[in-house]
Amino acid sequence: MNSVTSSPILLEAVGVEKRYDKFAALAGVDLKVRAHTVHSVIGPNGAGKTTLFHMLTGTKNVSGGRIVFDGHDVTHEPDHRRVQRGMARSFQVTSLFLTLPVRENLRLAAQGTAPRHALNCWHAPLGTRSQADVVASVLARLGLERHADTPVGNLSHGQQRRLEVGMALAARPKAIFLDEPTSGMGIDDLDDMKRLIQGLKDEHTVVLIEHNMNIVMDISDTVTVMQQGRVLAEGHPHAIRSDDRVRSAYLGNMITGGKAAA
Ligand SMILES: Nc1ncnc2c1ncn2[C@@H]1O[C@H](COP(=O)(O)OP(=O)(O)OP(=O)(O)O)[C@@H](O)[C@H]1O
Repeated sequence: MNSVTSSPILLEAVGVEKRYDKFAALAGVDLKVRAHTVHSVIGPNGAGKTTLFHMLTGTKNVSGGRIVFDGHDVTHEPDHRRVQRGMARSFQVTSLFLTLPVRENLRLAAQGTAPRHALNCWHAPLGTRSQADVVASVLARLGLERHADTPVGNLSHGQQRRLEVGMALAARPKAIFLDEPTSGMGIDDLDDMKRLIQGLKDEHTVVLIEHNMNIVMDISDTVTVMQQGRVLAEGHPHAIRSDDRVRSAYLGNMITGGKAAA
């Protein structure tokens, strides 16, 4: 048994549905996310990936089904309660204070006073010492130590995208949800983001929505493919890459990232 199949399930969705009037954005989704893995959710536009994230993190209510996180049924818990249980979702640049230094942004996130619901306002405040420790370790993870005192507005786009991940990390989550962390990134920044995400597995579990198939295939332990509100296929990247159903869902070679299938 490899480490992926042997690690415990941290997050499970059972028959999750989301209806908007008669339209089923999610038509009964089952998902098992194992601890300390990178689990990617992919699928064509409109497949239901973002809706599934909303259900898992509690930003919208389910119409049916069940969600269990870390042994607790969280289906009807509000998002802030799920944050308290150890879920963190990374939001885009809007959650950063552009005029404040990187360190200060992370300090506010660690303290739970940063803006918007991305951050953990319900955690007991950390002591100053351990807050500084959290900030230091997140800075190191992000590879932004040299920029700790730089105002966030002066960072490159790629550095800002990494910091968004760091803001979620500062809440010390068990699971981190990343929605297209590489969107709009130049090729030079992609490797840094890939390394960052892969490195998170030691302490966290990563649930990832990502359109860049090369990245998905490189860094995922498990890939769930969605289509029209359902799970079309799930498995190891190699198996997904050569799955005929997945290929036809993507109408061509997009799934292989332009490379021949393994
Ligand atoms: N508030 C809403 N009311 C009605 N339909 C909605 C609503 N939100 C999403 N949908 C529909 O649900 C389906 C799934 O949308 P969702 O955003 O989850 O897809 P996605 O896989 O994340 O797509 P993309 O890759 O384009 O972001 C789409 O058909 C979308 O139009």
